[in-house]
This record gives sequence, C-alpha cells and structure tokens, in this order.
Amino acid sequence: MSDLTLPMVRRRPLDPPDELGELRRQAPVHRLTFADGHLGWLVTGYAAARAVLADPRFSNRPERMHPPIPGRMELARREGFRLPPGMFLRTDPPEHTRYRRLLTGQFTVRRMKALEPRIAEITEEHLDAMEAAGPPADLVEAFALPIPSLVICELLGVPYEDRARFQEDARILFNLETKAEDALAAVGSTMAYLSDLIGRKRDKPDDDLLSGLVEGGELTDEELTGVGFLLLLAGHETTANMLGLGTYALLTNPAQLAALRDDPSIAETAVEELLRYLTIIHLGPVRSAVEDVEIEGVLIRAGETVALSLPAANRDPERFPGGDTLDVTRPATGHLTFGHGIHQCLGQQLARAEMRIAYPALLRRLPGLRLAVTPEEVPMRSDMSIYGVHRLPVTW
Ligand code: HEM
Repeated sequence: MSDLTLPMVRRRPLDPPDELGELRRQAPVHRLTFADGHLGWLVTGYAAARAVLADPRFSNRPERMHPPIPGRMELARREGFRLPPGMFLRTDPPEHTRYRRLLTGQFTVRRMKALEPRIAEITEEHLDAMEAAGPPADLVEAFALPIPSLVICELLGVPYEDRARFQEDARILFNLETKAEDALAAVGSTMAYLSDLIGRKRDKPDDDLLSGLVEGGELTDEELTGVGFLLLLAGHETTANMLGLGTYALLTNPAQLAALRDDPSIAETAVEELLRYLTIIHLGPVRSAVEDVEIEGVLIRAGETVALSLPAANRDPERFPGGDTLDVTRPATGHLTFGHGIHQCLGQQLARAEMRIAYPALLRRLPGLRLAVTPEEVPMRSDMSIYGVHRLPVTW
C-alpha cells in the first residue's frame, strides 16, 4: 500500500510542488492513493508520461477513472451519469476519431495563420484601451482574458456580449472545490445557451465555425452543442491563463523580459519555453488502463487509474536539462503542455498564434510595464484546475 496523495502545495508560485521533483528523481512512475481510496499511479517522468499518452491501451472515458483529488470527477462515476455527446476529449476511438476528423480541418496551421491579422487587431485595440484609461490596470481583465475570449467567440460565432454567462460557468467548472451539483448546473447553463445558439445557426447560418459544422450535416444538434461547449471553454480559459501567468513570469524575471522585448524575433521560441516552464494544466490528464500495460518497467493493471503530472514531466532534466530555470532562448519544443497522442490539443496553433502576437505587442506598447504590487501579493490560481493568476495588478 502507498499513502502518497497528490502533492498540491507550491512553495514558489512558478514551480510545481517540490515533492513532484523529488518523486521524479526516485522513479518516473509511483503508486498514488486517489481521493476515493483507489490505489493507482502517478507519472512524473517525461518519457513515461509521453508513453502513457501515446498508448491506445489507456482510456480517457471519465466513468472508468478515479478522482486524483477530492471532488474531481466524483460526478462522472455516479450511476446513470452520461457525459453530453460531443465532448470528445472524454471519448476513445472510434468515437473520438469521428469528431477529431471533423474538427482537424478547422484548426489547421494555415487557417490559424489566416486569423493572425485579426488577432493583432484585437490585441492593439485592447492596448489602446489600456493606454487611454491609464495605469494601473488588472492585466487579466484588460488584456489576458478578453483577447482569447474575443478570438474564440469570433471563430466559433458566439456573440461576445454573452461572455459573462460562460465565463462565470468556466470559473465554477475549473474551481477544484466545486461540488458535483454546482458543476452539473454550470455545464447545464452553458449547454442550454449553446443549444439555443446552434438552433439559431441552423435557421440562419453565418460563415463561422459552428455554422460550418451545422451545415456539414454530420453532427446532431446535441453533438454540436457538446463540441461547442468543449471549444468555448478550452479555447479561452487556457490561453487567458498563459497570457496572465506568462506576463507575471516575465515581470518577475527581468532578464528574460528584456531578452524578448529587445528581440521580438525570438517570440516563437519564448512562447514554447513559457508553455513548458509554466505548464498551466497542473492537474491531470488522467487515464485508465483497459488492459495490463508496462510503462518503464512498472506493470499497470487493467482498471487502474494513472494521473500524469505534466509540470513535473516538463521539468524532467533528462529531456530539458536545467529545466527549473526559465530561459526564453531555450529550444523547448517537444514539451507536453498540449498533451500528446490522439488527444493532443486541437487548439494549439491558435493558442500559439495568440501568444506570439500578444506578448511582444504588450512589451512594445508598454515598455515600462511592471507589477503594481509585490510578487507575493499577486493571487495565484492554486484553487483552479488551470493554473495562472486570478488578477495581475500592473502599472507602466
Ligand atoms: C495555452 C493554451 C492551451 C493549453 C495549455 C491546452 C492544453 C490542452 C491539453 C493538455 C489537452 C489534452 C488533454 C488530455 O489529453 O487529456 C488539450 C486538448 C484539447 N484542447 Fe487545448 N489547450 C490550450 C488551448 C486550446 C484552445 C485555444 C482550444 C480551442 C480552440 C483548445 C481546444 C482543445 C480541445 C478541443 C482538446 C481535446 C482534443 C481531443 O480530445 O482530441 N485548447 N488541450
């Protein structure tokens, strides 16, 4: 038996819990006791995490899994619970393959490149507004959250004026303390909103992504609602937190900030390194073995749940030497921040484009940007499944 529960407490805001690094030094795969008493596994090594994510003998269906921390996924294991169709992150092939095939064509590098002028325009508009209002500002509210929200709304064809509703539901869903009933209510509220929207698109299609899927005719309205839900929530919270936390990381590492501000041509490399170093999906992914699998010499039995620590994997010195240091000139490609294998993030090219445009623009337009409080006063999102800053008070 093991009495190890998932280490959650960060000693320093930008570093994963020290215990994770300690575990990785001992072995890449460890016994872990899950919140319901299930004895499963915790993966902290890079090669082992990648191997699990690439292996078709692991399932991503929620009803097969045990919750790594109290509260999480409790709902999914209840009798009679059914995930709304279309939330394909939580499906396995061949169901997953069908959705993924329909969507891959919508998220190509080419299509995301074509969006860049609009992303740049949205970014400049928000910087204009910040300048006009003058310092200080909360960078999350003024910049990090609205830019990806507006971009995903325009791409999907979701009216931006309605954002208060789904942003509040996202806050409830991503909060680690949320009770199952409240999570269910938040899912229900955004699903009802999207179901109504899909109905309107069926009557009067536009040239947005959801209208395209409606017109494609391969998905039912119920499935489209689930797809819309996944894209809307995954599409703004994640990048928003990268922009907020990434700016905090740069402001508290002035030499790194100066390197990017003085040479914006390194933006692509800097974005990969920020993605690796910050690894904002700090809990999970979680998988369950559908048959016995050996990973790095450890036998994982059919039915056992495996929690992966992407932050620990992305700091593995065997893959990223000196990885506990932020170095915006490091070639950090190959990190696992967007996952790996068949579920690897569908929106990664969009997220990259947003960051490649937003960070350099912010540093160019507000060269005197600095924290308006001490680093310790910035409230960190330790209570959320997507890590970041709740607020980022800045001045310039
Ligand atoms: C920095 C920003 C982002 C990060 C760190 C991120 C991270 C991830 C990760 C780790 C996964 C895999 C989860 C797993 O294997 O269990 C994933 C999947 C996914 N992401 Fe992202 N994501 C980001 C941005 C986006 C954006 C902008 C969109 C939408 C436009 C998006 C849509 C999705 C979808 C639909 C999936 C499910 C893919 C599948 O199951 O085939 N993500 N993301």
